[in-house]
Amino acid sequence: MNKIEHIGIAVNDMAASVALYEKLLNTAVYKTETVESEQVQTAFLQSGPNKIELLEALSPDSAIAKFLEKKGEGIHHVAFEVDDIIAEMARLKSEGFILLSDEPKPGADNKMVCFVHPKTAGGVLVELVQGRS
Ligand SMILES: CC[C@H](C(=O)O)C(=O)SCCNC(=O)CCNC(=O)[C@H](O)C(C)(C)COP(=O)(O)OP(=O)(O)OC[C@H]1O[C@@H](n2cnc3c(N)ncnc32)[C@H](O)[C@@H]1OP(=O)(O)O
Ligand SMILES: [Co+2]
Repeated sequence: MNKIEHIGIAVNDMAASVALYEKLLNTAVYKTETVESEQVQTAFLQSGPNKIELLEALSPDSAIAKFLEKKGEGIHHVAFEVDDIIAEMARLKSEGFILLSDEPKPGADNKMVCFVHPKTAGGVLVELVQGRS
């Protein structure tokens, strides 16, 4: 794990949250992207070397919709940059962590991603992120 690649934040209303975080971080959203496979709309803000990913649900079956229903708005996941997501997935599996997919899947911002079940990661939803070549 090289560094925190982004912090994912679940929001109810993307427009309102974009306005809030642009004011809070004193910077503008630099990219928005729909990730159909996750049924989410994302918006990215850069804060120094760190990335914030705002996530709005596009359907009730989206993981974000379920999270919002249960916990409301707030920090949803922590994403870590890895050099070799396949090797990292194998390492985590061998260490007893539960991965939420057998293969990496396309994520936002041109990355390949995989999630670790929060129940095996101390209550934190962890995302592995590898830049897609
Ligand atoms: C990929 C695009 C983009 C990117 O960066 O590129 C994204 O980041 S997309 C982000 C949205 N997609 C995902 O989160 C996919 C992975 N998530 C899942 O598969 C589910 O959300 C899962 C399995 C973590 C939870 O599923 P579900 O909500 O259906 O199950 P439960 O509500 O029963 O939850 C089980 C258990 O986990 C706790 N939980 C759920 N979500 C979180 C969370 N974000 N952080 C911490 N804990 C979480 C939940 O409270 C339950 O615990 P319990 O003690 O039983 O209440
Ligand atoms: Co993410």
